[in-house]
Amino acid sequence: MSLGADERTKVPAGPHTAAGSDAAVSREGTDTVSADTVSADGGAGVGKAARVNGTAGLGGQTQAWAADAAAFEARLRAVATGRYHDRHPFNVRMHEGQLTPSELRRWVLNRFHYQRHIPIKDALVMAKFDTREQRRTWLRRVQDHDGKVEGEGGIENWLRLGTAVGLDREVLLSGEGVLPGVRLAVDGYVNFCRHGSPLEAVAASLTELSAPGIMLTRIDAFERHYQWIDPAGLAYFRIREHQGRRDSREALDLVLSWAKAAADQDRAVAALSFKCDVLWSLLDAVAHADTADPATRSDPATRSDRAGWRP
Ligand SMILES: O=C(O)c1cc(C(=O)O)c2c(n1)C(=O)C(=O)c1cc(C(=O)O)[nH]c1-2
Repeated sequence: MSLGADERTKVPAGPHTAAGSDAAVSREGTDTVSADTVSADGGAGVGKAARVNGTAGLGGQTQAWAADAAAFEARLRAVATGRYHDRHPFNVRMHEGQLTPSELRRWVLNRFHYQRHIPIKDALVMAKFDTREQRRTWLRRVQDHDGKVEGEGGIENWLRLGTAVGLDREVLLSGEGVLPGVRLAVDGYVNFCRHGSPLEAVAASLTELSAPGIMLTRIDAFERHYQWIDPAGLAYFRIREHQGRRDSREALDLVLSWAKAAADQDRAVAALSFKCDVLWSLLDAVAHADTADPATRSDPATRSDRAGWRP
């Protein structure tokens, strides 16, 4: 059973909080933005003085901005923590060692669908940036997943995780057995970044503020409870722990520097909230597959029909 949005949302209400109306706000966010390349302010249309009320002198202004940035960062962190998918019942069961081999295989297969779309998403985000520096950092993300040469990178490591849990590499690459709800969740994230502003696309990646923690929890859980899995298969998580820390720091710096106006801060929080929903929905689909359509019920390791992967 899933927690309702209210139960898993412990977001302190700010003066312009989007908490509690995240779905509506995130829709507003995608509707009002352009997919075009935008200026270095992230398309946020930032009015720097907009949030400074009656503060005399530059020192006072600087202090007010710093306080505002700290409050904004706290809002982002509250969403990234309070609504993160480590609280999802499927992840809780995984971490407690309760998943069957069949359930773990189903998770690995469906999460691979997410993994293979991350560099596609990042290429779309990169195309929105108009400075070399920003594109360079984002290009590194694409390379982290795709590898610079054949046989390297995060997608390759995820395929090795698949092999370690008993999945056929070819089955993973074919996309066979990916659940409809997982396809929708992943499409939702890619399209959000395709059509959103740079600010929204980068803010959505800030779930990664919580990713290093879940990587460590997962490594510990796998080593402790799922010893039938070759520990070499956990390389993806070990590498991602460091990459996620670095990537989320970079993304946070961009979002803090772009979103100075209240409306932009609200959009960033809504984008992050939407991304939490993406991760949550993906796990909902995986968790409930046993009771879903018979076509998706069986263990992907033993399925023989081939649905084919649709990008
Ligand atoms: O296993 C996880 O729990 C998890 C979560 C997230 C996340 O929080 O978005 C990412 C990843 N893994 C991951 O491996 C990854 O490459 C990644 C990229 C992104 C992103 O939004 O750009 N999130 C995540």
